[in-house]
Amino acid sequence: MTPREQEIQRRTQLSETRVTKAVFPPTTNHHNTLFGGTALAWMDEVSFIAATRFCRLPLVTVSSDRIDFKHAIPAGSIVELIGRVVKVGNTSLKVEVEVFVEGLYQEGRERAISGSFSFVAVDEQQKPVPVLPGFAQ
Ligand SMILES: CC(=O)SCCNC(=O)CCNC(=O)[C@H](O)C(C)(C)COP(=O)(O)OP(=O)(O)OC[C@H]1O[C@@H](n2cnc3c(N)ncnc32)[C@H](O)[C@@H]1OP(=O)(O)O
Repeated sequence: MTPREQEIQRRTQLSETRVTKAVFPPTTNHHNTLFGGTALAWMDEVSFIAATRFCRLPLVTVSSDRIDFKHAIPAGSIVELIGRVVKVGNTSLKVEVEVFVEGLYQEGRERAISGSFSFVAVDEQQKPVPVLPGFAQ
């Protein structure tokens, strides 16, 4: 494993980001389930935190990949969002986010939503800069 690969492995572990939330009425829709736009905003935030923890540089969102809403998330659930860096380019990072749902009064959980978000590290002029300076590709 090269020094860059070792550093990517180390930072990937350190930057994993988990956020747990209760799904209460302000975040639900007319189906009494979590509003998709709210889920997307939460996923975007978790992915941004994971990417920032990875490189500790100013980042902008460049794209979001396919988002799959596999199961509805009922009001009164607990959700956990997990963001992990899954790809490291020269100036970009890709973060996968999984959203798990669990009942308040039952054991077990299932994956309800997944998707990914890409970020680019930028300087003061908003020009792309390497996410791992000092670890050449
Ligand atoms: C956190 C926030 O809320 S930010 C707000 C929302 N985001 C923004 O406003 C960003 C607006 N976009 C921009 O400023 C520009 O497009 C930038 C800075 C992101 C990229 O500038 P570009 O001149 O296109 O950069 P360039 O073509 O050199 O690509 C830079 C990197 O982005 C990657 N990239 C570019 N477009 C995409 C895309 N659509 N999807 C995934 N990666 C992309 C490139 O592959 C490259 O990655 P690499 O260096 O790891 O190989």
